[in-house]
Amino acid sequence: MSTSHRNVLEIENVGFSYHTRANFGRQHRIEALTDVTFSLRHGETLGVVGRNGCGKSTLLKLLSGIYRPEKGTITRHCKSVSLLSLSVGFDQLLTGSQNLVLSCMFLGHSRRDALRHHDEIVEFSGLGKFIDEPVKSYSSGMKARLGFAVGLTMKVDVLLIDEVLGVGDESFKRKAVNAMRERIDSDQSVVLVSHSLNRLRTLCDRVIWLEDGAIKAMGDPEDVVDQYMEAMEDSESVGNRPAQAAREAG
Ligand SMILES: Nc1ncnc2c1ncn2[C@@H]1O[C@H](COP(=O)(O)OP(=O)(O)OP(=O)(O)O)[C@@H](O)[C@H]1O
Repeated sequence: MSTSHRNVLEIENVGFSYHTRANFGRQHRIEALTDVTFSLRHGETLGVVGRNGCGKSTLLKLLSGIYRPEKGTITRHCKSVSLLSLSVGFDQLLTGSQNLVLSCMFLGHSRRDALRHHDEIVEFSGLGKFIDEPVKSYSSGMKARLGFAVGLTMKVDVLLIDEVLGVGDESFKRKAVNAMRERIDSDQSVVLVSHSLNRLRTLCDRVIWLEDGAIKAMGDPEDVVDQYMEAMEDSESVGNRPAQAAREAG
């Protein structure tokens, strides 16, 4: 974990809402993030914790560029940001192999470079002959394996990981955790969303606790995880969220 003082991502006063159509076509606005400010340093592993629906996945989608902030700014001082998540965006009609190449190119690598790493990625994914089948025939676990293999084999400046360690069977999980640890021990910059408090404590340099779309605490992993655990013990359940109800108004 060799953290430097150079920022690779700067997030300033970022806000984001979802707009959905409720009954009779009325617009329903869900404020997923409000006034979020932090930065990711080069080489740092930054954990994100928070209860279901607090905005963790939305934050990663904003950091990866899939969504644009509604308010505030995200500045990237880097070339490639890769989001490893359970719902990776593959072209359903193309084969795993074709998607592999496209994903590498999407991360800024040349086609030649993608082809050079092709077999290594297939080996990591453990997909075997399924790599030549269309992705529409894949289970969600198989898609996640492919996305994870691309993201961990190809070099990227920032790796965003969304609960992906929970995916697959035990042997793939072990392989994935080991590959991730290797990355973390190198100078890879990582944002890790996890419900595993132990992983956040042991793998991260800093942790952010998100509550109702805002940063409740940020800093030393032990301190932040302890505060979060105390709050979880005090509250009853996911349903006990008056602030969320207020944010969903009109
Ligand atoms: N596509 C969407 N359309 C409408 N609302 C959404 C959408 N995705 C997320 N939300 C809402 O935005 C808020 C934040 O959701 P998000 O998925 O970012 O939370 P999360 O912390 O990642 O949750 P979890 O831990 O369950 O994965 C929630 O209130 C959720 O219901």
